[in-house]
Amino acid sequence: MRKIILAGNWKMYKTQAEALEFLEGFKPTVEDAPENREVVLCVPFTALSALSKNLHGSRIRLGAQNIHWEEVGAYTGEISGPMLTEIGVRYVIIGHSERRQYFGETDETVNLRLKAAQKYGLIPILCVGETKEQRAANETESHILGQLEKDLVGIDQTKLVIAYEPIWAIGTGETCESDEANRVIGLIRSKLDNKDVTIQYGGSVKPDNIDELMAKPEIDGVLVGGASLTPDSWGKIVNYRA
Ligand SMILES: O=C[C@H](O)COP(=O)(O)O
Repeated sequence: MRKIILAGNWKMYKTQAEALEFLEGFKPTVEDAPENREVVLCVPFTALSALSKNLHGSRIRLGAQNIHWEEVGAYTGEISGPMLTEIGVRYVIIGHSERRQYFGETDETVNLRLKAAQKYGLIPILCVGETKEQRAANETESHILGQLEKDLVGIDQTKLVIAYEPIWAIGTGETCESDEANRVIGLIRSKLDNKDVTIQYGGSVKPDNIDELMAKPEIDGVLVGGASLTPDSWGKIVNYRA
């Protein structure tokens, strides 16, 4: 049975105080959402601890935006699995296109980070997706399947979430057509050993396109950037019409 997971990715937005203010506004809204929807907030490292302490009794799950593969060591600027699990983090985004584009993340390091997440009991949300140029050159399928082939070596597919995020749709307001997102996600699923992996769509998801996206049979959830930053829009997204 595939799980519905709606995850917000705050990227490098919100101080700790702003995160707590958001929580106050969002908490009542999330409790109205149907119980079969997992609601996750992937927030900056600095906000994780404060949110965790204020989530008692809430169904909101916490996620981080990266993890290093070593448990400890001289890796300035990195964070380890035990540091995240100790404060109640359950999910971690790995291989986001912004990490791949700006911070030199490769399929090899993505694979190491995925293994570390699973080793420490975190559920990784693996991001894959094509650029505008790759889509124009009809390389969408080969690019995504190439990423998956390398990223998933040795990964337990029963403890995994995948997010299909066409890079050209991220933060641009240009959403991938729901039929096309459904098609690509179906293709991804067809290549997996475990057909029950939750596969999300990400890229300019908003309150006004969430119903259409979630009505598609292959789409099991969304990974949302900008529209997860206010309790109002994120509340509308997690309460989408089934
Ligand atoms: O991780 C989230 C994605 O990058 C989507 O961002 P966006 O919803 O702002 O387009």
